[in-house]
Amino acid sequence: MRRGLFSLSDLPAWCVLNDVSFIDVKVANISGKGYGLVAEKDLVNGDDNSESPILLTVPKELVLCAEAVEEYAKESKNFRQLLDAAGHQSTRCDVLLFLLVQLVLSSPDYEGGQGPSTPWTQYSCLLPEEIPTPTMWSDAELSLLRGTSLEPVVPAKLITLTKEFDDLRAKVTELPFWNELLSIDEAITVKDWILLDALYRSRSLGLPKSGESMVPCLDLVNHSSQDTAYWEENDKSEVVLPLCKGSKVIRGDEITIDYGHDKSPAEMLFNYGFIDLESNTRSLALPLAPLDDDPLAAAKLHAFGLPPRLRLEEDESGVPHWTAPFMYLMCLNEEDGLEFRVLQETDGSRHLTVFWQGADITDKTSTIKDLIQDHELHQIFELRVLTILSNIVQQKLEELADVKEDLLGPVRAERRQAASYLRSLEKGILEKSHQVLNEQTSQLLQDETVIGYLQAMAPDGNDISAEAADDEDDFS
Ligand SMILES: C[S@@+](CC[C@H](N)C(=O)[O-])C[C@H]1O[C@@H](n2cnc3c(N)ncnc32)[C@H](O)[C@@H]1O
Repeated sequence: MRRGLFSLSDLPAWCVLNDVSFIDVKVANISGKGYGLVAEKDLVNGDDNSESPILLTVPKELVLCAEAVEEYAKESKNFRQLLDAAGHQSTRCDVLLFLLVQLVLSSPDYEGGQGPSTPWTQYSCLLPEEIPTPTMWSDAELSLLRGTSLEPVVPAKLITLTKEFDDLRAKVTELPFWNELLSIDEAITVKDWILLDALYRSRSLGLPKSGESMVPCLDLVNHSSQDTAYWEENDKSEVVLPLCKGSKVIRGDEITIDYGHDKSPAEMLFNYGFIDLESNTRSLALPLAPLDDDPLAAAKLHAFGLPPRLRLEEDESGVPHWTAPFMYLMCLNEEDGLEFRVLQETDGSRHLTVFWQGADITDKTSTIKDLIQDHELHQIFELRVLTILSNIVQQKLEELADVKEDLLGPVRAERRQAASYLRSLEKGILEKSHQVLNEQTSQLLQDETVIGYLQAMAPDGNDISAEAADDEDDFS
């Protein structure tokens, strides 16, 4: 379906009609970033926040959040039917359905009769058609991510998006207008759904009062870790953009906000389609899976509840630290004192419960590291964790080293640059982490409790500490 037209020159009139105020700033094209906000005069805020000029005000009625979607469903029968058939799963999904309707209502191919338009009908046409998030990369561009932490993430996301779109098509077969668009004419395809998802991911934010939301015009502000402005909801629930404390902006300079200083480079690339080269955040996350031969694998995953991950992060001095709460669950077994029991309630429902040394820790599985600290063998548990972690990191480094550049087609220069930056940054973090993990393992192997335990476990007469240092896998 063709997109409607709404250009930057139409924005001032739209703002007047919808009570949006840009104050001493304007929207302009910013090289390499799409649209952005630029100061129309020199702007200053003191270190004591004395001036605190507001650069943008967006009324509450324009904020696209769960409540706004519900309000629109009251006004539009067509949208109500779509929402009831395919929505009510998450705010994200409902907002995507709302945006889908706006794309239809604003299209020159739309013949009318499907409910009222909204300020978002026009505004949605200003949003980019091409977003640099990897879910919109070509196959050749995706091959650039081989070996990085995003390699498995992007195909998994694309599978989820395709499934969501197939489900949507299946759920609207009874709604003739939508069935025709999605299944008979195929005027809307999975590509549109992928675009809507990318728009939502790169432009939504969590407002304290309205929750997960998209805010028109605020979503035209680009990111910088040297941000000069920030957003907030004021007491009238308007969304405003004040200048940061102590900020000075010269006329013509871009106004920026911080999209999240603790987001890893991979998260930035995945959510927004670029990596901030000036950011100091050096971290990466890898998925974890239980050990292949673990009979408790399924129970452990169920009890943990979240997708297990290993997070590696360098601190300000460049020293890597790791967090992987699932690793402790992964490395403990029944003989250590870990137990799973199925509890039957009086109403017949059944729950999986987890016990450590006889105590119920069902709600504390993510803090099991702390719970095992007092155990006489906690250094042995720690050694198992370090050994497995070290293997995971080493395997990831080998995968990175094995990557060969056999490009399947043309790639855009900025995407190649972003992927190559991600790869070298993640390689650096993995190498440093591997070294630190090995040092921590060596230290543990010199611990008296560990040596005593290993000797007790060893076949008669073997020098177990030397063997242990040679063959760390034995402890896992
Ligand atoms: C919330 S929108 C900002 C407005 C956007 N530039 C536009 O044209 O509509 C976020 C998107 O802007 C771009 N962007 C924001 N900050 C950027 C930066 N520092 N470098 C490169 N692109 C940036 C990315 O494409 C990102 O997905």
